This record gives sequence, C-alpha cells and structure tokens, in this order.
Amino acid sequence: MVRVCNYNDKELLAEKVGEYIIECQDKALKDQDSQFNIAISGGSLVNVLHKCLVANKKLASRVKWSQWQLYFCDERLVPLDDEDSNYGAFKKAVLDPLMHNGDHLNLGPTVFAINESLVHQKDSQNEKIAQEYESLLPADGFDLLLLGCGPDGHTCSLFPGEKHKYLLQEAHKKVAWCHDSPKPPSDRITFTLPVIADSRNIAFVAEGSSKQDIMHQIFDLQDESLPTALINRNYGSRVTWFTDEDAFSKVQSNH
Ligand SMILES: O=C1O[C@H](COP(=O)(O)O)[C@@H](O)[C@H](O)[C@H]1O
Repeated sequence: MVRVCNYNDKELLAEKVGEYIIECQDKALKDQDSQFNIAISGGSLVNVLHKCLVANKKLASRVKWSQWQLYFCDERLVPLDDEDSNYGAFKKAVLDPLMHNGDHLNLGPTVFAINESLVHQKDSQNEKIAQEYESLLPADGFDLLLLGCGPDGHTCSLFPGEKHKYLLQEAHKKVAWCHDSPKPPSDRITFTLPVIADSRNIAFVAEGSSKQDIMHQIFDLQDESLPTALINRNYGSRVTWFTDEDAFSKVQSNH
C-alpha cells in the first residue's frame, strides 16, 4: 500500500521530503566507504531540493555529499547549460549555492550527467546517449528515486498514451530514448520501469493546484494507463507520496 504524506504548508512539505532523503541516506550508508545511490527528477522537484538540502541548515548539515552518487531519472537532450536541462536546473538550485556556502562540496557529490557531446546530432546518437547513461547506473539498483508527477500523470519521461506506450513496455533497456515528447523539449532519455522495479525506495513529490485533477485520477480512479498510477500499483509497498493540500484536495479515498 502506497504511503501518502500530505501537508498544508509547502515549507513543511519540503522539510519532510528532506528528512525522508536523510533517512534513506543514513540507511544506505553503513560505513565511510559506502555510497548513497540516488536519482532525482527535474521540474518543480528541484526547488524542493533547494529548500530542504541547501536552505534548511539543520538538514543541510546532515547531508553526506561526498558519499552521494547522483543520477537523473530523466534528462532532456539539450546542452547542460540550457534552461531545459534537468542537470542544469539542479546545478543552479543546489550545486552552485552549496559551492558559494563554503567547502561543503569539496568531496562530492558525484553527479552523473548525459554525454553532452552527443546532443543535437542524429537519432542514432540519442540512442547512444541512453545506452551510455545506462552503462553508468549502479549495478545493485538505487537507494532512492525522487520522482515528479506532471499534470498529465507522467513521471520521469514516461508519458501516458498510445504514442509513448513503447516506453512503459520496455522490459530490457534501463534507459530509453523518448522521442516526440508531448512536453518540450521533444527528445529526452528516461529511466524505464525495470529501474523503478529495482529501487529500494521511491518517492513522488507533487504540489500545487495544477495537480488536483491528476491526483484524483491516480488515487480515486486508479487509472493505470497513467505511469504514476501504474507505479503505485506495481511497487506500492516502496512508494511514498509527498503532496500539499493544493494538489491533494480533490482526492476522496482514504490514504
Ligand atoms: O518534464 C518533466 O516533468 C516532470 C514533472 O515536472 P513538474 O514540474 O510538473 O513537477 C519531471 O518530474 C521530469 O523530471 C521532467 O523532465
């Protein structure tokens, strides 16, 4: 059964997400040589990460950056300094401010970005970006995936609908090229369901009234044509949703 943590206040929501991340980190780090394998999403999640890992000093002091190996659940195939890049957004919101805060980042985190030199070339290079990224993933799965939820029910770059069904049906590749994305930019790479299946903890973060209708479809109607609802059904015991009241207010069923 999926766990839902719903809050009235956005600041409190960010703090709870931060506490959860630290909890997963501490569980993963058995000693000084172990690593915390985490993959994050882009979009609105990045601001939440700024609030809980940078601005919240109490939580920030508990982050063991040097032991983090950080990946992206999906990435837009644009240069890393493009405003659409998930890596670029994370760098701006978290890595850069940490650098300016002092020496906390001297030993990490290790951040795995796409091979930028292959961006904006032929389609075959898009496949290659996905393959190369897959080759970097941790062999024994992720300790934590931090996922977003678009107003259409997409997560990572797994979009609902016939046209993108090939991504949800992918059983072998762990990272796939998503083309003709309904949300720009058109070319992306995305984790597939096998990566989600292998992850020890999965958290969604969804806030704001633009998510109200989709929350109703996911939680009340349990519409499994939506990638987010499918993940709830398949991996529910490892799934936690962090939501705010604006996003969750149309959900009628108990959680
Ligand atoms: O395009 C994307 O959208 C989703 C959802 O973003 P949000 O701004 O609605 O939270 C995001 O999780 C994903 O990483 C991103 O590439």
